[in-house]
Amino acid sequence: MENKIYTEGLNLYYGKFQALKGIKMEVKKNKVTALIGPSGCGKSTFLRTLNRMNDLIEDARIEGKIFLDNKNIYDPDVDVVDLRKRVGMVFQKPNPFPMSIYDNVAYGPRIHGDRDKKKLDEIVEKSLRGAALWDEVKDRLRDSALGLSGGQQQRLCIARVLAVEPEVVLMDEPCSALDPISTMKIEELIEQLKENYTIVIVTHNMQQAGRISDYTAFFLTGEIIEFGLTEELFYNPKNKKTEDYITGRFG
Ligand SMILES: Nc1ncnc2c1ncn2[C@@H]1O[C@H](COP(=O)(O)OP(=O)(O)OP(=O)(O)O)[C@@H](O)[C@H]1O
Repeated sequence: MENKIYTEGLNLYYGKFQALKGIKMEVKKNKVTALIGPSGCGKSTFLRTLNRMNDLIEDARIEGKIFLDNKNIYDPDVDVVDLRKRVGMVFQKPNPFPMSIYDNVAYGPRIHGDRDKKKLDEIVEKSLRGAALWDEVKDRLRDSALGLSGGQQQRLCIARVLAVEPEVVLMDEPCSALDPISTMKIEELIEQLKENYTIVIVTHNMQQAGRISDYTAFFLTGEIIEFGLTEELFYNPKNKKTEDYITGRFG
């Protein structure tokens, strides 16, 4: 199985505080990898290193390497805008722009230079279909995105990411603000998306990790305690701390 991403000796500091310690991790192509662990263990921090979102945090400093298709994304010659196009991100709370549904999806392609109306129409439809939202919004593309339900807004945010044709989609607790039905729709969508994309998802919900992921990494105080096939990690954990966490003894 091909590695899409792997990391070597990754450390991250916020000022003097070390939030990630020697992370060694593989992300397999066209699979879903879940990051689990108690609050504050570094899941989101690690996720953000994968498209250099931590660059935006003033006192964050990183050591080590992250390879995307065998190229270190922290090399000085890497174009961060291009990297974030290849590695898209969906956040915890749906954050559509205060503009129409259509313009939300067309936003990324327009920024990257697509101006042709017909081409944009095609991208918008394809992305909304890809995010399983097209049928619900096709008759109101010009309406404000803010009028959609929370679950629809989150699928719109996924469509917005898909519109720039990423290779990897990072998701930081994408269902935590959603009701169970909207959550189920996003989970089904993730299942479909992995045919074309590599997905890394932070989740607080271990049942969710069990349902949707192929691989799981268990984080504790900035370190990866265990990484492996989700089934093995859940049913046959090798580390006592993993077992304690998944059986609910702490966290
Ligand atoms: N910008 C920052 N400056 C300083 N410390 C930070 C910053 N962001 C996160 N931290 C700290 O780094 C540690 C890891 O945080 P992170 O958000 O990655 O954890 P997490 O596992 O995603 O937690 P949660 O599930 O609660 O979101 C925490 O102790 C957090 O307080």
